[in-house]
Amino acid sequence: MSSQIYDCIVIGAGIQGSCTAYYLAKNNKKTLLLEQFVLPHSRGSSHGQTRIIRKAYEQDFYVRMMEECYTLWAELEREADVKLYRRTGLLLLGPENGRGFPIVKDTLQRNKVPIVVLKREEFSQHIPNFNLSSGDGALVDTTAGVLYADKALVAIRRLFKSHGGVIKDGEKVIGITPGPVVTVTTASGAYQAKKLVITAGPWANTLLSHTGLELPLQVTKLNVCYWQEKVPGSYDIRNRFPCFVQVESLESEHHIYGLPSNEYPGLMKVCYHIGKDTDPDGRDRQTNQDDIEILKRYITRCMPGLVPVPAVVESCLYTITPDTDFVLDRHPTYSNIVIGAGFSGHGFKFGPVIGKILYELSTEQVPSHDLAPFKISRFQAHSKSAL
Ligand SMILES: Cc1cc2nc3c(=O)[nH]c(=O)nc-3n(C[C@H](O)[C@H](O)[C@H](O)COP(=O)(O)OP(=O)(O)OC[C@H]3O[C@@H](n4cnc5c(N)ncnc54)[C@H](O)[C@@H]3O)c2cc1C
Ligand SMILES: O=C(O)[C@@H]1CCCC=N1
Repeated sequence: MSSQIYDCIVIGAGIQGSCTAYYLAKNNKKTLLLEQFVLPHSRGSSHGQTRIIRKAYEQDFYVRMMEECYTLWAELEREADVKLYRRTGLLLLGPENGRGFPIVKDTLQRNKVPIVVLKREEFSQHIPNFNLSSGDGALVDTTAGVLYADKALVAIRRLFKSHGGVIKDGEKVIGITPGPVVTVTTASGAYQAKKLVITAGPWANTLLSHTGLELPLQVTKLNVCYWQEKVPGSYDIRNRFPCFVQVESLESEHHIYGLPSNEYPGLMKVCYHIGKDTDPDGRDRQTNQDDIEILKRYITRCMPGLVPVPAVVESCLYTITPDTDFVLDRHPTYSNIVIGAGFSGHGFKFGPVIGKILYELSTEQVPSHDLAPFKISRFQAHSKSAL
């Protein structure tokens, strides 16, 4: 056992753990970040080159968190001297009389987020190569854009180390012994800290089982699909093609979303928000492609400038709560253990604000946002405590 007692150990170096560790170290806390895989890796939820950043949400609390988060991303860009965000706007599409589109529109307007509402007759002039479905409304959240995810992870971990933080990768945590000083065991050793933050993504419940807690989390595998432009440049970021989210469609009641051609030349990323249940360690055995069939039909109908067969298919994991809101809370039994989990396929953009909140929780400060929507107690009927 190492004789050093850290102020805090963070388990999991995805976007949430890396951001939490960064804010701890920046605020002079002796911090150890443990990661089971050798970094960088592509086995969790944070890998890949791009993610959407947007304020377009149904709930005011997410809009308020994003207001601060844009500032935090800009501070990170400055400190790391790396460009992590590119503004593209986000095209939001959905039935005018549906469940999702009017709510997001109202929320954006109520929160005075700058948007442009596109009339049907002017739609194709602004958004070429896209068919607006009959009955659908369209608006652009002009604050939205693309985050360079892999670059962000590298930059944040580098900043963490520059503030004195220690990363040990390739060290899987196999035991947690709670107490006023928590002991965390890996195959290579044991470490102690006054505080522990668990940000283990799809493995959250495996880690929490060492503390007698189980959260209602569902892990799913998503096919990340890239589609070839028929005419090069038609959906290109350099030609100002936006990100998009289709909230309901003829093909599905669930989101279909896309990012302009950028990371792979001539390929636009278009994905379906619903995957199939998986075991995070057995994901390669889960080969369901129902999502790809839905995407093929949508692309044929709405994006005729793309070849409706995916040119590249990668994979990624979601960890979903029953209400798709995050878990940001202290452990119900051990108040020096803080949990960030269940980011439900939309957590990357919030990385810096979540890192700041988990840092605040683990240093007993008043959190800078209302955490009522993220409390473990909301799952009372679901979560199992063996204690
Ligand atoms: C296809 C796809 C598209 C997405 N698109 C968007 C988007 O456009 N915008 C957006 O905001 N969000 C998006 N998301 C969601 C976002 O990427 C996730 O919410 C976010 O990455 C979750 O981060 P995390 O740190 O919680 O999990 P992870 O990145 O999985 O990190 C958890 C880490 O913990 C480590 N770990 C687990 N167990 C142990 C252990 N025992 N010991 C040590 N380490 C351990 C894991 O190896 C992993 O590195 C998308 C997700 C996917 C999959
Ligand atoms: O979080 C995001 O912006 C993306 C797009 C919508 C569905 C989930 N992830």
